[in-house]
Amino acid sequence: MSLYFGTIFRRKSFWCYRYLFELREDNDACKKAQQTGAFYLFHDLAPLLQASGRGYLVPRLSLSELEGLLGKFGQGAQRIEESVLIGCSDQHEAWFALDLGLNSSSSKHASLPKSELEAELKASFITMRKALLQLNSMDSSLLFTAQALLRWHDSHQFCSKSGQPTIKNMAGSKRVCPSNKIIYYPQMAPVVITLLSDGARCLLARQSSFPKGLYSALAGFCDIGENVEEAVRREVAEEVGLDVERLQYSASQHWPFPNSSLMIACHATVKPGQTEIQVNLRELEAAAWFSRDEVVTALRRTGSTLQQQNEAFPFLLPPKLAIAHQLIKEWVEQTCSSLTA
Ligand SMILES: NC(=O)C1=CN([C@@H]2O[C@H](COP(=O)(O)OP(=O)(O)OC[C@H]3O[C@@H](n4cnc5c(N)ncnc54)[C@H](OP(=O)(O)O)[C@@H]3O)[C@@H](O)[C@H]2O)C=CC1
Ligand SMILES: [Mg+2]
Repeated sequence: MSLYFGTIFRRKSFWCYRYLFELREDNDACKKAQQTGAFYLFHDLAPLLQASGRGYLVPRLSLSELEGLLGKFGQGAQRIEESVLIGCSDQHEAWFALDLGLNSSSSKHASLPKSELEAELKASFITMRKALLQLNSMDSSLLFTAQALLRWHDSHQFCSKSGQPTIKNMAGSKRVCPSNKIIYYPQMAPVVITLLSDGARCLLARQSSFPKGLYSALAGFCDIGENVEEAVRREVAEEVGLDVERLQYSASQHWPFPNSSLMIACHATVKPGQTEIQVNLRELEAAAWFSRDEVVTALRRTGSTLQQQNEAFPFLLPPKLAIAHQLIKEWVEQTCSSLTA
């Protein structure tokens, strides 16, 4: 078993994209790639991680190590066919993810005992929410992708038209209904996330489900038929009763919670003189304008490890891996440069 120190995910090269395309299209090539590939393990959608100092390392198994592990638990190599392709290195080492703990009604394979697996692998299956505060951005991108794909396969085992079991291709990039040939592809829900500013302050909000004291940018699922601009205007109006004036796209992020979302992050401004917030209490617990100084203080306290809220620091910001954090940081930098310009 080998461990990676945060270098597994970076911008892919042209060759890497082409190689992944081939593996998705060609079941035989994908099966062959497993022989020299690396496998990331999950148990009921929780990734296998190994504690190291204050963080985590991500263990990977070779095909022979995985076969040996499955053998110890009385399972054959057939189980490996449930794995999904999640990426590759520039040297064409293909990376796969396999969940040994899912217990689907249609699965041919039983869930393996978590604690016994952990003892055998000398590592732990940690929930993604917990791991989020510890992982670096490279590892988290790969594990987010893996978890999203594994979850999608687990919940799309049957054709919604014929009711028949669907069949996964080797890479796991689609499932097909054998009776009517309908092809199902993994899906993401588009979500807009907006940092609203009145020039001097930014608007942050919290839901009752957030950790105590945590405030974030306004977010919401796009309605069917909407474009990004319409979704931003609607969400801002629905949640805080304000009109968006200017809108600027910033960046995007794949986010695994609650299922699989494509977060589309924007900066927006309100119309001058129209800053009175009307919180929609069916959606939010609270929303308020925060000054640059308040945000800068809160940003300084946002580490990659768990934050503690206390009286001196009345509010907390999302962790560094969340795109909300990047939006807030960008706003601070922009207001700083406009102050010094
Ligand atoms: N990465 C980041 O930085 C951040 C990510 N987020 C993510 O953004 C997502 C959206 O934010 P949120 O404010 O909750 O969204 P919304 O404001 O859209 O409110 C959520 C509600 O929308 C309804 N809804 C509509 N479409 C969907 C769908 N496709 N999936 C689930 N619910 C849907 C549900 O209502 P009902 O149950 O009544 O049907 C749900 O409770 C969250 O899941 C959160 O994880 C949020 C902030 C920061
Ligand atoms: Mg919302």
